[in-house]
Amino acid sequence: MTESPIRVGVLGARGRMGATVVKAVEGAADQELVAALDAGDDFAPLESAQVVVDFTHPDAVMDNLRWLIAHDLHAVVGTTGFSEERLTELRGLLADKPQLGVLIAPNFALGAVLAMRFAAQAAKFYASAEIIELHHNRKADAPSGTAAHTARMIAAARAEAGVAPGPDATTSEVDGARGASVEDVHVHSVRLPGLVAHEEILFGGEGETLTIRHDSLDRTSFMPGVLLGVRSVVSRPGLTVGLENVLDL
Ligand SMILES: NC(=O)C1=CN([C@@H]2O[C@H](COP(=O)(O)OP(=O)(O)OC[C@H]3O[C@@H](n4cnc5c(N)ncnc54)[C@H](OP(=O)(O)O)[C@@H]3O)[C@@H](O)[C@H]2O)C=CC1
Ligand SMILES: O=C(O)C1=N[C@H](C(=O)O)C[C@H](O)C1
Repeated sequence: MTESPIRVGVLGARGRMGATVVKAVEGAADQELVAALDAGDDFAPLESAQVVVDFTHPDAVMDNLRWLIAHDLHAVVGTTGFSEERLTELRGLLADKPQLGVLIAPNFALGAVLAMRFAAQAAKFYASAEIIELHHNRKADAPSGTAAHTARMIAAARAEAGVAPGPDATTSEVDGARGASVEDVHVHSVRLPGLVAHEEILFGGEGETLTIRHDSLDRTSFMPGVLLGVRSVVSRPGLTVGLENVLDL
């Protein structure tokens, strides 16, 4: 017996990512696009969906998720801006809806997920690590969600291995010259037209460096991960953060 396609709604459908997701869902045999909405639209058409994909704005995503959870809709979220406080609120909302799943992925590109995993593996061998993330100049947030997530993974790996951040002799600096500090990992953000989404994770040790680099050259790079997220979230109750959990890395 053939299964019915998963009914999908898209929020942020007129944006760079949302428009690409609309095309990807339309091209997926196991999914059916039932709503493609953007800022200012009435959310009522989303009620016929099973899963809603959100690529909107860090300032909008929490209100969207509150609405989706209240209406018993699974969510796949690419929008950035998730603090620990936001995640705690979502866990609380989901506790009352034990059948519902929310998947938040700072990056849906396979190579970016692998790069983060490789960085976490390397972290215990190199006390010194810095991240450079490079994006198009229409991006609202800095540092990128991916860079923040990578920094947190490095910090967690360091803590687990009992490795302290490496020495840094900087005592005098122009504001921002050493980047932002995310859990003791320096993160440098570059914004230029022409770029899409790129990340370098640099490690330094005695007489050597290790650089892990990922480049998204086109937004189609995120689509296999988004479609996989839609397929998996319906049978993954609770909050999942990071596509690595779905890929079972
Ligand atoms: N996880 C991942 O793999 C990826 C994540 N991202 C993230 O996705 C987000 C969107 O990126 P991008 O597509 O480039 O941004 P865009 O600005 O191109 O698109 C966002 C769209 O969402 C709309 N929007 C804003 N608020 C709402 C709302 N409340 N409800 C519905 N739609 C709304 C915007 O409308 P308007 O312009 O009128 O405000 C806009 O059309 C960012 O946080 C980005 O970092 C991006 C790429 C990959
Ligand atoms: O805004 C973007 O473009 C991207 N945002 C995400 C992030 O902040 O990490 C994912 C990817 O880097 C593209």
